[in-house]
Amino acid sequence: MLIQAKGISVAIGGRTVLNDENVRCSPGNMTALVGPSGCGKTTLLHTLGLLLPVNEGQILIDGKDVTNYSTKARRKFWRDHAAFVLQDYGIMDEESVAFNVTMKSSILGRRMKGNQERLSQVLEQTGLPGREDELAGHLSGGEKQRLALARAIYKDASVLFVDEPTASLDATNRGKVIDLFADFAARGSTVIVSTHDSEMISACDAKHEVGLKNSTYHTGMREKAGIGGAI
Ligand SMILES: Nc1ncnc2c1ncn2[C@@H]1O[C@H](COP(=O)(O)OP(=O)(O)OP(=O)(O)O)[C@@H](O)[C@H]1O
Repeated sequence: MLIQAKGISVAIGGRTVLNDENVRCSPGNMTALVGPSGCGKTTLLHTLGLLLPVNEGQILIDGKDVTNYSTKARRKFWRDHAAFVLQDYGIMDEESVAFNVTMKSSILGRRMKGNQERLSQVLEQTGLPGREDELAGHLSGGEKQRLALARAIYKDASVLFVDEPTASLDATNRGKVIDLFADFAARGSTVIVSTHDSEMISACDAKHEVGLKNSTYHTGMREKAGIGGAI
């Protein structure tokens, strides 16, 4: 899905956080939202994910203006097309790792209704192999972050909204997570990442400097032949 912001302004608590922001996040690409602390990366990510309203401008999905989508329509977008890995991770501490990934319960030891094979695969990919039955509340901060990534990957959504995905990870897991997102984009999803991590940024196809005009560039290790400069 193509996700675009056109001339959006967002004010929070009476203060303008985003002003006339323009960005285009294409399917099959991983787009980094970058800039100094407080420039509005998280705010832009939330706005593109229809979690926050805009004061001016438009949000478009595949060219359709969704700026004034009803709550019901936004919920449908989140349920059917989007996955989020946000800063609070959204982990349910009282539930198992398996439930947090698949959102399907196991009843008194019966087999899970979710896809077991896929569950094992994503836990392996996110460095949590064999941890299905553990209580999520017992995981460390970095493990919870990887659990949130596992959930997003399990869902196989068309659009992935990710806030600082490598913040609590060690070098090995960081490399793994970056590769996972790159694979996700390579399979055709739209991946939008707010990040300060230079390794993550250089793995992205496009980089958007939040708060600066005309500042989306194709970039990085995955740069495709023939694409370069501002878009
Ligand atoms: N709920 C809120 N209430 C008040 N101000 C807010 C709120 N959310 C964000 N802001 C303000 O909006 C500005 C941008 O915040 P945002 O979190 O989008 O920045 P960021 O670029 O993601 O920062 P960082 O890199 O530090 O995570 C900040 O000055 C912040 O204080």
